[in-house]
Amino acid sequence: MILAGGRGTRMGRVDKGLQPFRGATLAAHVLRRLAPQVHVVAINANRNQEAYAALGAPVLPDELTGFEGPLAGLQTGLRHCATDLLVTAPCDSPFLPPDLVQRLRDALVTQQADLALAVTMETDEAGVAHKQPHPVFSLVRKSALPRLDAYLAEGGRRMDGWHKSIKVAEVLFNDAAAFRNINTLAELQQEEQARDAAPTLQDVVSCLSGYDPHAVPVSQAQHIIREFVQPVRAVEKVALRAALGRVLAADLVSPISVPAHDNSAMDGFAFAGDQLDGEHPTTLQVIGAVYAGRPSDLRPQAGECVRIMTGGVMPPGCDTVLPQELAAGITDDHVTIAPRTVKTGDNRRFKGEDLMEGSPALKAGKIVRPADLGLIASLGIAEVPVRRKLRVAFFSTGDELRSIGEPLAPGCVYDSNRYTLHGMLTRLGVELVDMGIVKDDPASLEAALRDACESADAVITSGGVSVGAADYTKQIMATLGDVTFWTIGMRPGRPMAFGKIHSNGHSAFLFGLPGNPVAVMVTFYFFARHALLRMMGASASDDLLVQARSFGPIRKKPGRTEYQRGILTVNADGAREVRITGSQGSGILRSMAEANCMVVLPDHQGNVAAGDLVDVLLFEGLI
Ligand SMILES: Nc1nc2c(c(=O)[nH]1)N[C@H]1C(S)=C(S)[C@@H](COP(=O)(O)OP(=O)(O)OC[C@H]3O[C@@H](n4cnc5c(N)ncnc54)[C@H](O)[C@@H]3O)O[C@H]1N2
Ligand code: MOO
Ligand SMILES: [Mg+2]
Repeated sequence: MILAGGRGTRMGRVDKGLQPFRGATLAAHVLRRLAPQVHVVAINANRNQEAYAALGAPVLPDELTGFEGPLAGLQTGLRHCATDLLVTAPCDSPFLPPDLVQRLRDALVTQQADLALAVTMETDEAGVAHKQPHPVFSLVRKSALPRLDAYLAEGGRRMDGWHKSIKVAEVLFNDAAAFRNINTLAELQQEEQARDAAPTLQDVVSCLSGYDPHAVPVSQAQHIIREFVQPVRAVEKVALRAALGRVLAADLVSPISVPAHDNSAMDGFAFAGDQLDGEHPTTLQVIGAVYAGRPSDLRPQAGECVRIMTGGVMPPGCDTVLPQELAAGITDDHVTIAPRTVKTGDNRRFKGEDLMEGSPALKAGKIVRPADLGLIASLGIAEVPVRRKLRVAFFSTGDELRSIGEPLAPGCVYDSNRYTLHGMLTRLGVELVDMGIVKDDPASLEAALRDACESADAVITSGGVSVGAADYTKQIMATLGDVTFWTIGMRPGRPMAFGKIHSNGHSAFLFGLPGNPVAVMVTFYFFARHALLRMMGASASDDLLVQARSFGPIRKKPGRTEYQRGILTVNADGAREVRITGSQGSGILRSMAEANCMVVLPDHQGNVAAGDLVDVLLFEGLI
């Protein structure tokens, strides 16, 4: 049941659910997200009931009159509910999770609870994380109705008050943004404008001279994709360790200097360097010892020094450290330094030499790597703002495809593309929506594309983008949005669809990759990967090509980019050498599995002779 019975106080008393949003109303968006998850949807509304009924769902007004709040709506819902379980969602939450009901139900059943509700982790302004319950997103057993009736009869109106009288299971959802509700008209406008600001494909290609979709150079296709896709905006705070692989959503400014004081880089003796003599030994009196992490008030004067440990704070006046093994002589209370053993300033680490207070330690857009975790920890920061995870839906198309476990009928092949895509997407760190195999039939393709579009930020398909008689994918894609079909000047991976599709007020970027298994991987690595990284909010980075000598000759036609699968080794002389892995057919996945790199032969390049230098992109590090 969609809860639309409120007064809409924060929206100026308008009927929230009926506010226009992305080509429909807010309630219509909620309905579209909820309907596939349940048997039947009803709407709880106390005004404008006809307008709600037009959405095609029964409308139930509160039993209690006088806008008594969400519990009154729940009571009505449970009274009319023909199933054992009732789920509720508010009418102003158009982004609710597509697996809301499934996950609530799993928890309700396993914990034998009366009610399961969604919670997310959120961070307050002071940076402290807390659990945020979303009680209006809950799944309740019909059997809890008598207890709700009793609570309301006693005058109770609060969700949390009622929850005390029943068994509640909490379900943690990672995507806090999915529970976002639109409270004010200004927020509503913002959401709409953000969408309107996006360029069309026509906008992007009109800036290019000589653009021809039937002959697109690789660099041009990469450019168009980069200009067209947009990063997700939602941000969430995660605990430091959980930030690994995520994209920083804001610059991290160092709240402290690291190190916080000048300190010693060596175990030895600290003193003022101006006492050193280039000709004669210097003997200093040792007035005490300084240990790392233990403050001292020692202040050596002329002729004095302190024994100091690595990391120990340099006492005032000291700027030089003699490592103890370099001392010319050490007695109980004196150290002698031979001429020219150390210079002034040696072995001193400066305050802030790693990071200075107030300076950005890490930039927004950085993908957090192990060193960054350590760096952030060194600043004492426990939580990190990151972009929300990108959701990517993917499926394979083709009547000839069979899934593992099915018998292989004559003329059929097992679907391998979904597995390579699963691997690449998992390593990229996105949320996956694996939609299986879809037949080459227009109705199934349309349903799958719409479903994918409604549940993800990006959709990746494989197959059906060439010119075959059963390649309906293209026709359907074209009807669902702003999609272009390219013949790219490359091998493998010539045909590819790219654009943005829309369905029921949702939109998603679309990558229609060619069906051949090697072409899928190559187009993913050289087009989809960059685009998805940009959508994740990551700063652009170039592919790091290295040069290697080609072991043998390679045949290559100028005028297109060729990606040959190679094995890069270091030969006996220590030089990098690359060999091509046998047949380079774009259906031969073995050539990818054997390879550890791709030899990238650019457009202008002709045949390669044995011993020529070629560019190589290593798979390791690519994802
Ligand atoms: N007349 C022309 N024919 C073809 C052209 C062309 O320019 N003119 N381009 C060729 C190139 S290059 C490619 S790549 C393919 C692309 O074809 P589609 O994207 O339409 O893909 P399909 O026809 O559906 O499949 C191609 C091939 O790959 C196998 N396949 C597909 N999906 C999977 C999967 N998930 N797992 C394993 N194997 C898969 C499929 O069985 C076909 O053998 O078009 C050329 N033809
Ligand atoms: O994309 Mo195709 O051969 O170039 O596989
Ligand atoms: Mg085809």
